[in-house]
Amino acid sequence: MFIDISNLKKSYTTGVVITEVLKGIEMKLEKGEIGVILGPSGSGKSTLMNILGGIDRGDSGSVIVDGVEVNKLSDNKLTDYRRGDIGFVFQFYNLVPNLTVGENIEVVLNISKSPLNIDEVLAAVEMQDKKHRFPRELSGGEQQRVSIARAIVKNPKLLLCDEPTGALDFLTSRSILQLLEQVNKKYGTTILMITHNAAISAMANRVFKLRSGEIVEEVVNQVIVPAERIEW
Ligand SMILES: Nc1ncnc2c1ncn2[C@@H]1O[C@H](COP(=O)(O)OP(=O)(O)OP(=O)(O)O)[C@@H](O)[C@H]1O
Repeated sequence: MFIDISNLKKSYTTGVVITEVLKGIEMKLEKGEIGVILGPSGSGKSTLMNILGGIDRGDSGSVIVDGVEVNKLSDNKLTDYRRGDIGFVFQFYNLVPNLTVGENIEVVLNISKSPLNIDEVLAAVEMQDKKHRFPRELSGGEQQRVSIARAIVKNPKLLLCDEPTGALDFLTSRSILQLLEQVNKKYGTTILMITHNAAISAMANRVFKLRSGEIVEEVVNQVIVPAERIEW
C-alpha cells in the first residue's frame, strides 16, 4: 500500500481551547491511484494533507508513505521528504511574480532528487510557448498549469492538490483535471486531491468523505469517469 494512514490524530491548542481536528483517520491508497478527499470547510482536509506532505506532524497514529513512517522522521529527514518526494498544487498557484514561467520551474530543480526535463514538463502542460512570460501575463488556468509543471518537474512520488480548481471556471477547471489525469497516466504519479466539488470524485479511484475530523465514508469507484466527461 503506497499510502497507509492509521488512527491519525491531531489537535490544535489555542490558549486553553483544544480543538481535535483529526480524530483517528484511516486511509489507504495504492501506488498510481487518484484519491479525492471531499468534505465541508473546517473538516480537517488541509490538516490531513499537510501532515501527509510533511508540512505538519500528527500527534499520534501512523502515516506511512511508500514504506516510510513520515510522522517519525527527524526534522531534517522530514524536510528532505517534503522537498524531494512531494509535489504541491494549491488553489492560488503561488508562483513567484518576478520570475518567468521557466524560472519558476527551474527554482525547484536544485532541491530535486531526480528531476524531469523542464522543456518536457512544459510541453506536457502545454505551456512551452510561454516559457519566457511572467505570471501576470498569464490567465488563471495557465498559472495553474505552470504550478502543476513546477510540482511535477521534481518527479514526486506523490502529488498533493488542495482545491486545484477552486479559483477557476468550469471549462478551465476541467482542462486542469484532464492535465492531472494525464500526469497520473504519463508519470504514474499517485495523486491526492482535496475538493469541495463532489462531481470531481467521479475521476478518482477512491473517494474519502471527511466530516469533523473523521472519514465517514470511503467509496471505491468501479467505473472511473474521464475528466473530459465530468460536468457540474
Ligand atoms: N494552526 C492551527 N491552529 C489552530 N487551529 C487550526 C490550525 N489549523 C487549522 N485549525 C483548525 O482546524 C480545523 C480544520 O482546518 P482545516 O484547514 O484542516 O480544514 P479544511 O477542511 O481544509 O477547511 P477548508 O475547506 O475551509 O480549507 C478548523 O477548525 C481550523 O480552524
